[in-house]
Amino acid sequence: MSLSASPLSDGPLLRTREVDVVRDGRYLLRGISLTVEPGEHWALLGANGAGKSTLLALLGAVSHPTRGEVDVLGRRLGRVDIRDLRAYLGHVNPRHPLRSPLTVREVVLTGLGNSIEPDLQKSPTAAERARADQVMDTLGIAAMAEATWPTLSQGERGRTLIARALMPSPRLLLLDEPATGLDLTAREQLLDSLDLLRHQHPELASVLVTHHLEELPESTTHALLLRDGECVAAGKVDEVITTELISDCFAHPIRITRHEGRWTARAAARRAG
Ligand SMILES: Nc1ncnc2c1ncn2[C@@H]1O[C@H](COP(=O)(O)OP(=O)(O)OP(=O)(O)O)[C@@H](O)[C@H]1O
Repeated sequence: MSLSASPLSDGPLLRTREVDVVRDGRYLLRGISLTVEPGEHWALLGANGAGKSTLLALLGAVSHPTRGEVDVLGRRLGRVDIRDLRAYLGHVNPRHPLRSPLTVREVVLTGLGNSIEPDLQKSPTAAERARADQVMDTLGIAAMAEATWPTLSQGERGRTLIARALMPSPRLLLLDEPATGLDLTAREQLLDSLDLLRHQHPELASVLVTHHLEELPESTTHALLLRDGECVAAGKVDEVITTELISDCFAHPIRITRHEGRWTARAAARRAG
């Protein structure tokens, strides 16, 4: 299943207009408008509880807004069967509920049917196996294709899940804190893999949620900053990831630097001199 063969539109991959999410009388998101075009790689940044996962759930057609419009791959949420839509999205859930000891290759192949366990009625075709080899290679996990899930490190699991999400050739990849809990090497391998993936697939778009600027791949093109469910700023990455706007977003004085494409954030000195 490839989106290029699907009837879905050629317009923006994601568009939200004035979206509110209200739960128990409380605004989790308020007035969020966002458009994601092919080839754009968005970072969704904000402090704990800012609403990042709530927004990602809308973008991944997992939940509906209370007010406003959400178009995913050109289809309006509320007017389509969201299960159909989800089949075309690569949504990487770090809490993947796998219980059986599948190999990396088997986990990657479950991405074809977007299932957790393999479809025992149907063995993968040679083309599907070749596709699995290709995505494992991109994610740098080809050498561990026969390793079983319980033996994998958190970083290896993360890259396996991204490879799995890529099996149906999605046009949009949604990543919820993919570098959380990774050691330095594993994080750098993951970010390298994402940069390579974006380079190999220039039409792919992605939205990556994080609290940490150090976890942003160099290939990030845009950012949206959330604070208490509201958008502080959204747009091109160098206009949005600035000392002023990040300090506003995290409600704390933070100094941002960008070196060789990557970002670092430090609390700004409170004392002068
Ligand atoms: N179903 C719900 N009902 C009520 N409140 C909710 C619900 N889901 C999330 N919240 C609240 O909404 C706020 C935003 O949550 P969300 O998980 O989107 O934040 P986040 O930016 O992803 O946070 P974190 O960085 O801690 O993961 C939080 O205060 C959370 O407790």
